[in-house]
Amino acid sequence: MKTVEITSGVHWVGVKDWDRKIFDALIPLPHGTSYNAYLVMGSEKTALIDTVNPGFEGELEDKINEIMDVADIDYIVMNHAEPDHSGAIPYLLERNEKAVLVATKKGADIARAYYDVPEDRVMVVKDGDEVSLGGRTLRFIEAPWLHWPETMFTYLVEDRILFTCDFFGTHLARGFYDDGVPDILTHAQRYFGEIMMPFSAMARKALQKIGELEIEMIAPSHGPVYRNPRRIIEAYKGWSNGKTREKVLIAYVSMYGTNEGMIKELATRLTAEGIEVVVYNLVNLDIGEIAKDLVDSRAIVLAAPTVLGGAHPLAVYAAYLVKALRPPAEYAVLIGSHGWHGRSNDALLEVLGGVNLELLGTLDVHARPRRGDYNELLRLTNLLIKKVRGDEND
Ligand SMILES: Cc1cc2nc3c(=O)[nH]c(=O)nc-3n(C[C@H](O)[C@H](O)[C@H](O)COP(=O)(O)O)c2cc1C
Repeated sequence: MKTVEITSGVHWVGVKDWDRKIFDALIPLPHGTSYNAYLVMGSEKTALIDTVNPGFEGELEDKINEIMDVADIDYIVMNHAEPDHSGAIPYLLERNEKAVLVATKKGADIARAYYDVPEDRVMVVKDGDEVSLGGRTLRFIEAPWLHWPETMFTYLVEDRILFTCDFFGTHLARGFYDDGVPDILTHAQRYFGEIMMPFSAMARKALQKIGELEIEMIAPSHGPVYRNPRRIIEAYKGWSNGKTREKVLIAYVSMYGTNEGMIKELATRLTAEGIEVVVYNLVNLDIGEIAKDLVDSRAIVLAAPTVLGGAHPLAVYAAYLVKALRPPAEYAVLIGSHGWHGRSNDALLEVLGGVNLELLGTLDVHARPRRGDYNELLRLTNLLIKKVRGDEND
């Protein structure tokens, strides 16, 4: 893909990484991703906003050189220091002897630590600082902890374009503008769950800050550019406020079908009652999908057998994810099983210690479910339905 001029004098010079399968050695990328970098041309100066993942430096350079000599860039703005956006900085600073790196104070510290950027090539900016490019102004907006401590946004004042790096991002190689990707909000929700959900309070602060701006376009550094910024801003407001739905996320693992039988029963009953249910077998785990559904689920059910005196390791992992991602769910149910000594629920509760979830109950099946287990499951299911619907007084 060549460069794209998103508005006169503002060029996308990023990279589409169609082939990438995994992010942060953790999150599957079923649709690849992109590393968006933008060249902003003023009448006197030029700025590059964000760069690309290591390994794509040459492609970035070629794209910049289609428009101008890379050696003539004046500012390299680093909205975020994570290597997928800043990995090309050392390469660019070698190719260009005059450009300075623009970053927050924390960003500058991180750039020095990761990339040995010399002191005299860093320009530290703080909230509200502006840099004139000639007829165009870059304004820097500190937006820390989205999702590292140093993050900021850059606002192109005259064109009303907000460059937000990871915030509002999607892991999509396909599509260039949001209006060309009908299911963009699903991908954005997945990305929010994976990356931003643990920092929802900081996301709310950032949204409040940018609420004062006129925004015509949002240009994140992963995925499509938003020409309709309202829709994604409203979606982010809901997600970061922890707005949940009448929805239950069920994650289970089952070696010989005991837990599977229980959660099938549970899921069928919930569905028949009109409650939205998503069921994940942890054996085929795509944690991005779970993260997406954790964003708006009101309750979580984990089901797992006892293995080697604890819970099945995949369920331990799922419980750890719930703890780490800090979803807004209010209720939990744990289902377990054992052959001779039940331990799985206790082991999961240990992992979930400190998580703000009301435990509606646990069920522990010995070997295979019997009438008493099904009765208890029904009782728990009915309680879950009431809680998820908010029928507290029934
Ligand atoms: C590899 C393996 C390890 C197990 N370890 C334990 C254990 O430590 N304690 C126990 O009570 N049962 C243990 N079990 C028995 C299972 O917990 C029991 O069969 C359970 O009902 C399986 O539920 P599932 O079919 O949903 O996986 C083990 C089973 C297997 C296959």
